[in-house]
Formats: sequence, structure tokens, C-alpha cells
Amino acid sequence: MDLARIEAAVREILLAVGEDPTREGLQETPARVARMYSEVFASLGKQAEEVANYKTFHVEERPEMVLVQDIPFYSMCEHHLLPFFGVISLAYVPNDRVIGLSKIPRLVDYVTKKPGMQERVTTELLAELDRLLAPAGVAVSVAARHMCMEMRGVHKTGQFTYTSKFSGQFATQEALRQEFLQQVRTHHDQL
Ligand SMILES: Nc1nc2c(ncn2[C@@H]2O[C@H](COP(=O)(O)OP(=O)(O)OP(=O)(O)O)[C@@H](O)[C@H]2O)c(=O)[nH]1
Ligand SMILES: [Zn+2]
Repeated sequence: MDLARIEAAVREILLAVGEDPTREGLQETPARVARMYSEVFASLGKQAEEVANYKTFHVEERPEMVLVQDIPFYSMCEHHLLPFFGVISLAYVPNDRVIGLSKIPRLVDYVTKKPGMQERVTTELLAELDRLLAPAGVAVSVAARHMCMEMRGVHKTGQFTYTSKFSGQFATQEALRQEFLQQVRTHHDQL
């Protein structure tokens, strides 16, 4: 990432909105914003494997479903570069391999640390887990608030947008999909 270029661009924006980038409070702002972008867009242009080691383990006894619930995430919408954030629940039905549990939140970080859309976060998570683990099925549920719909534009505050996507047995077996959705919903009601 070209930090110097971001700094120059932020200085331009400050001037364009009528601010004085030389006043004390703003002097370090372009450099801070550049560091902020390098953090929140950390996975831009990278493959998942460049950010973490997605080790898998062979298992004899396979559980019917592995579900990690309500993983918090923060991302930036590609339309306005404003935050959208919320929780993601991700489940899979193993074949003969499982993935280290911490790798699931790491995968969430990977797909959310770039400009995006909630739908793409949902489908990319499903595709990445399918690719890394080749499981018998994957289920993804995303609940998010979009700042571009709250602090500007339509100004609808506190609303959640829900998206989900299913592959393999979650797509073909209604009972399994319902079990996932029921678990996610019950958990939400208890929060
Ligand atoms: N489907 C989808 N739309 C999103 C997401 N984040 C932002 N948007 C929408 O992207 C759209 C961009 O629409 P435009 O009409 O080009 O932009 P705009 O004039 O700023 O739109 P308003 O937000 O309606 O003021 C808006 O409807 C946003 O609500 C997302 O994750 N998924
Ligand atoms: Zn937006």
C-alpha cells in the first residue's frame, strides 16, 4: 500500500472540504489516516494463505456440525467507504478434516479487511471455507449495520441487514439448514 500517496490524497480532501491541514489537530491526520487504511484494508490484494496459516487436522470422529457464532467484524462499504459492522456465524459439516478453530475468525478478518459489500463478504466466506477444507457443507449468516444508511443517505438508524448462504449438505438438507438457523436465531435472542 502506498502510504505517501494516501497522505497526499487526505491532505487534498481536507483542503477540498474547507479545512486547514496545517492547524495543530490536523497536522498528523493524513499520516494517521494512511495507517488506518493500511490496517482496515490489510487483506487487499492478498490470498488468504498470505495472511494466516490455514492448517487442517484429520479426524476419525466427525461431528455433524461445527458452528462458530457471532464473530464480530468491521468492514468498509465500497460505495461510500463508510463502516459496516456486525456479527458473522459460520458452520461447516466436516468430511475427514477440521480446521483450527481460531482460523474461522481469521478467515472473517481476511474477507472483511478490504472495501466490500455484505453480500460479497457472505459469498466469499463460503467459497474460502469450501476451498480450504472441502467440507460436506458450509453455512454462513451475516448480520450488519451500515453507517452509509445511518449517518447519511436514508438515515435509518439501528437496522440490521441479514444475509446468508449455504453449500453442500446445508443447501440440500432442509433439517440441517433449519438447525443452523434455529441455533443462530436462539443465540441472537439471548444476546
Ligand atoms: N447490496 C448492498 N448495497 C449496499 C451495501 N453497502 C451499501 N450499499 C448500497 O449501495 C447503494 C449505492 O447507491 P447509489 O445510488 O450509487 O449511492 P447514493 O446516491 O449515495 O445512495 P443513497 O445511499 O441511497 O443515498 C446504496 O443503496 C447503499 O445503501 C452492501 O453491503 N450491499
Ligand atoms: Zn455505503
